[in-house]
Amino acid sequence: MDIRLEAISHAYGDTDVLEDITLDIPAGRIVCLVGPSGCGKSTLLRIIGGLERPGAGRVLQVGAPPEGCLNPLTYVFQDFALLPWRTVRGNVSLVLEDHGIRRARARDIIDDVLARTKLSDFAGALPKQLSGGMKQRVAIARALAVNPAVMLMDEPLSALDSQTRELLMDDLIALWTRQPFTSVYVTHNLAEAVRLGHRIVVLSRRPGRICEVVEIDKPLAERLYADPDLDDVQRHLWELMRDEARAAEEELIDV
Ligand SMILES: Nc1ncnc2c1ncn2[C@@H]1O[C@H](COP(=O)(O)OP(=O)(O)OP(=O)(O)O)[C@@H](O)[C@H]1O
Repeated sequence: MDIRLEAISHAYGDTDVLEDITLDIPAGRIVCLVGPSGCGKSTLLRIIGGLERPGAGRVLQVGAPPEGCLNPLTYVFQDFALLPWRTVRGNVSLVLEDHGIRRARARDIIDDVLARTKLSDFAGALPKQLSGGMKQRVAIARALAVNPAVMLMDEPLSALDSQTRELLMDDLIALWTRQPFTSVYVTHNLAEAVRLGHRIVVLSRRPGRICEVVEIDKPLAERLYADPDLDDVQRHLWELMRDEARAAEEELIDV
């Protein structure tokens, strides 16, 4: 299933937040949204996920969701959002229980997503026993358990230290390479965008408009740490964003 955004605009009261966003999110691709603070990235993600109705324009779901899909759109948040009293298995199981899936069928799905996120040995652990990176892997496993058409990821690595972020990027690349998933991935971090994004959408400062859509053809599995090709793309992205980011920052200081 692809997602198509057609001329999305949105305002909160008198504040215009998004302006005329038209964008395709093709199945099996990771589309990163980058842009200065407050430019409307999370708002756009909420609009795609149906948590907010856009003031203008529409979000189209094109084609059928994948077989066995329980939720076409599912979120992965920065703060993991795990239930502390449930084990790793219990946290993943929750989303299946919501759909009445129990016993053997649930066990098969949970075993599969824990294996894919390299958590099989930690199925019985509680969140408080896990590092930040592992907690986020649980959140990703939980998202994968509903076999979503699109994972909406809102700065999923930004609560983690830089080494853990690198490790988790490697994990996401391995996960996607084994079985491609579709994601809209919001990040502030341009290094993350060039490692993970097939398509990087650069938004202007508020109201967020599309400045440029940058495609990166290099396969994810070949994108290595400190890759000079990626550095060039990252530099280009920063050149696009620098003035907007400075203006946005000065605007925030004025508030
Ligand atoms: N529910 C709301 N009501 C009113 N204003 C809101 C609401 N949600 C967001 N905003 C405002 O809309 C603008 C865009 O917010 P949003 O969180 O989408 O931006 P962002 O690009 O994700 O920001 P950041 O990069 O800082 O996380 C901001 O000025 C924010 O204060």
